[in-house]
Amino acid sequence: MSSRTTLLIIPREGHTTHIWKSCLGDGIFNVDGELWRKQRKTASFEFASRNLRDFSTVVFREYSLKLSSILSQASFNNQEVEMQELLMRMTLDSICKVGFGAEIGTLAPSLPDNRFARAFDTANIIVTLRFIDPLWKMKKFLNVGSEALLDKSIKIVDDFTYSMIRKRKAEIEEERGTGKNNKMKHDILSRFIELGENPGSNLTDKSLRDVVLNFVIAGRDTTATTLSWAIYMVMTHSHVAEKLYSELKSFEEDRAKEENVKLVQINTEDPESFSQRAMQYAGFLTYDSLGRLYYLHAVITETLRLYPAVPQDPKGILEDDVLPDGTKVKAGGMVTYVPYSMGRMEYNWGPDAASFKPERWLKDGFFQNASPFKFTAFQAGPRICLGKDSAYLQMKMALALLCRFFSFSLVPNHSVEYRMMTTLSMAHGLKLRIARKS
Ligand code: HEM
Repeated sequence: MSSRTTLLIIPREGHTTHIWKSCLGDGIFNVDGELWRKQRKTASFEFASRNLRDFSTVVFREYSLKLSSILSQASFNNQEVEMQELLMRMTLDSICKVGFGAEIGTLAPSLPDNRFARAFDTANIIVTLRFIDPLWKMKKFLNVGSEALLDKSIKIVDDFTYSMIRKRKAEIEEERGTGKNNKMKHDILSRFIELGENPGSNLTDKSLRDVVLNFVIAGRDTTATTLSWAIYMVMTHSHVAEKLYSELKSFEEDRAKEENVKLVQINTEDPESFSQRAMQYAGFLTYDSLGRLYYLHAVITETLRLYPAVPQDPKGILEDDVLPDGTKVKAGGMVTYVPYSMGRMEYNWGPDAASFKPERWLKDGFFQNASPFKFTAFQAGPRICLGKDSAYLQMKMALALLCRFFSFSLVPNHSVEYRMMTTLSMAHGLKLRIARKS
């Protein structure tokens, strides 16, 4: 699994929909009208469900702990880590678990290669590059070069996805046969398979594939790149790092009191006690308790203001229209809103717009949200991101654990620059040294 340049957002209409079709099929990102409305309705209902939330909380906690143990090992061995790559592995593993119920196991100290993960990355990059490759249609027709590789990669992704669909369907059938229907599975695929059994739902294996892969694509890179930028922002703003650490430490004490447990004695030179304490801390991180970490919430939101994972989001124009400022737009053309610029405009955020200041989101210590039409990292209106709460849940879980137990410094001479593909990743990754905190 090599890259972190991948995708997201689909400018719908005409040739752009066509470009993404190979990857996204008729999934929620790539369709409009009735097809979109139906998927949006079902997916919103699922995302609001307590079952999915509880299942995701367990998954996010488990993978955050895995990452923490890799970092701990690296710090004891004095090894550098490429954090963005580790975060990409963590978010891919977790979204595959939440999406398909599958363990793909890419987040491990040996950085194992995984056929599905590699093919998924390759497909995303090639599809993204179609936007700047005028010859892609010809290559596709002749099945040569990047298009031949794309074909192969999509086949690997599809084989894996269809095998998961068959497996889940067989498991659901078997449980019914044995009358053990109470063991309901909470991954998104299983829920959609069950919904597909309602008369009139018309969910074929192909539509199940599209639904699930769209979620994997939507949630993976966006969350990993935001986490990378957030860690970078925290480590380069010492007052933020201190305030955050202090919030996370007080939280630990409060939670131990609430749970009526003694905190495990920690010795940062002893891997065993360090890991025991991290596990205890992870146990304190629940959906409800994470909701109390306002400063952490502000740190993530401020990161997204300056480094929105989807930096620009183009849209096709259906009909001639006039924008509120009088600009005329023509059917068949494109308009793009640019969260990267909107997040930095003094007009929107005041004279300190360029500064990283989580405090701007707090009032009397509580987090205050801004209108999505001002803070546009998640879009606004009917197509606003469906995974926002889930993304915050995962990001808060991971950052609470990492910023409580570690401090980070940049490997000397490593340069952090953005690469603007469909998502705003770090062009050379994020190479870090890790220190443990007591
Ligand atoms: C920091 C993390 C994330 C950011 C910044 C983000 C941002 C966005 C943006 C800008 C859109 C609008 C795309 C458009 O205009 O078509 C969107 C849509 C969407 N997002 Fe997210 N997203 C994030 C995480 C997630 C996660 C974790 C999931 C699910 C697991 C998710 C699921 C979706 C879905 C399903 C849509 C399509 C909604 C529709 O077209 O009706 N997102 N996201």
